Amino acid sequence: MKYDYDIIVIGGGSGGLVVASGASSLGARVALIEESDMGGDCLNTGCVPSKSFLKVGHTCEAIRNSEKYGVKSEIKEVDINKVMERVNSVIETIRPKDSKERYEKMGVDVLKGRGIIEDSNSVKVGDKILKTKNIVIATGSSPFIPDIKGLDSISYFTNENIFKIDKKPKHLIVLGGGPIGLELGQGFSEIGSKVTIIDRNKNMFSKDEPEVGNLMIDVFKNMNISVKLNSKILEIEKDNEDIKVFIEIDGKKEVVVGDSILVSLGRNPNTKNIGAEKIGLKLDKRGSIITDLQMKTNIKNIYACGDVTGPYQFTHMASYQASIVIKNIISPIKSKADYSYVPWTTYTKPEVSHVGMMEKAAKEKRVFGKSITIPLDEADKSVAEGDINGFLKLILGKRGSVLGATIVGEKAGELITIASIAIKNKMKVNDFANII
Ligand SMILES: Cc1cc2nc3c(=O)[nH]c(=O)nc-3n(C[C@H](O)[C@H](O)[C@H](O)COP(=O)(O)OP(=O)(O)OC[C@H]3O[C@@H](n4cnc5c(N)ncnc54)[C@H](O)[C@@H]3O)c2cc1C
Ligand SMILES: NC(=O)c1ccc[n+]([C@@H]2O[C@H](COP(=O)([O-])OP(=O)(O)OC[C@H]3O[C@@H](n4cnc5c(N)ncnc54)[C@H](O)[C@@H]3O)[C@@H](O)[C@H]2O)c1
Repeated sequence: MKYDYDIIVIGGGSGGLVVASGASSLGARVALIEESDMGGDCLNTGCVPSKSFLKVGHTCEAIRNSEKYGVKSEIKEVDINKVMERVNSVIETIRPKDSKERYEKMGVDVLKGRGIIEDSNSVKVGDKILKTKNIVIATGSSPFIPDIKGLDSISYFTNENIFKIDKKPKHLIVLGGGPIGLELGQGFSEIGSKVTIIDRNKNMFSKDEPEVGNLMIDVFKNMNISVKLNSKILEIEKDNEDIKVFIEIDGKKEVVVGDSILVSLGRNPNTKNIGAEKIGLKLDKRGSIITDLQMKTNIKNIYACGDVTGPYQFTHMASYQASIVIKNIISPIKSKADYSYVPWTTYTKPEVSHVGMMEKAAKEKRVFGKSITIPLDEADKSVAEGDINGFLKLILGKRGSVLGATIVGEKAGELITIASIAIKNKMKVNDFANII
């Protein structure tokens, strides 16, 4: 068969862009199909706007706390329009890096439209059908909107429209205390909104070590953020300007009244209307594409990477998986993804970062030696800077090798890299003692 392309990539977000640029630089003929803005969630509605927004919130908090350093200061006003203007100007500053023009200069054919797989060697875009040796699905994920009574009759925010907000919420009710809800909930509180976060889990930061949630409950409480854990969301009702969220905690009913709602209850993989059923693509029960460690689907020349594949929905994971896809399509030597040291950071203040095994998992796998916890108030530099809310927890194997690490504190997201390197290289904790 004569093919138009070696690879057609569907989706121009963090995963798809890496596949397209990497494969094209290695000489493959690549087409990239994107139906919306190039850059996907990370650039347009995810990491970039959320981190730009958090910078504002954390700055406000620093000003509010400045008196403890002997500096009297006052926030006169937070102009939400100016805040979002800056957030959006950051997106525009970065946009050229992910642009159609840049990718075309790299030799990638960038096609605007929805990519629909017709069969394992054909993708339809608009009225064209393109023939290809390989297909890479990198269609990402979208906010999961559950069937909560009354939710569909109110207007609410998700990550897709919150960065266009033109009025500071008086009381923002955040449904879901995962990374999106916690980061944005704290950010809005820092800029002066009252915030209530509602989650069904018993602890905050449920994917991290339990000590993290215990500490962060106090951090959020001290910021006057109301966190309602163990909560079942029953119903939502609009009453003039008020939005009422009826919840149940430990069998008791409560109502939270606010003026705005942010829905951050998880993500749906974008696998609807891409031709998955037609070609018999295997999906799990949440609709994520099932791949093996080579990022291959059940159809031998169709690969997938990024949020659409499920559990680790991070930009760095999308690009890591994309690099595995490129190697497996282009090189005769096959490469497998290794999920034993996936780092993640939630950019609250303090930041919460983790890599590798948790204590519970290490014990279950019978590889646990011991754990070491160092509170930040024992670190002189943290004391000097007044950032003592946090700790370092290391999980060590029976012979002292580093299996996992959790850091809560300033720049935890940067510091965790050291632990990632230690785990990847099977370093022992004593190896650190020998480094100047
Ligand atoms: C608010 C928020 C904050 C976040 N913060 C962080 C963070 O700090 N750090 C971090 O690592 N991760 C963060 N993430 C997660 C990160 O954004 C995602 O993991 C990452 O964007 C996934 O990349 P992807 O390529 O899989 O999907 P996406 O970036 O979603 O890209 C998929 C692309 O495919 C396109 N598409 C879908 N279907 C089709 C089709 N049929 N045809 C053509 N195009 C199609 C979409 O339009 C989209 O552009 C955040 C996410 C959110 C929502
Ligand atoms: N800093 C980062 O790296 C970062 C930041 C934001 C988002 N992300 C990525 O985006 C993904 C999605 O984030 P998210 O926060 O929307 O999803 P999530 O799945 O991580 O968290 C959703 C939260 O909502 C709660 N929940 C779900 N249904 C509920 C219900 N019916 N009632 C009460 N609570 C309910 C869950 O218990 C959970 O705590 C994250 O998992 C992460 O991979 C990463």
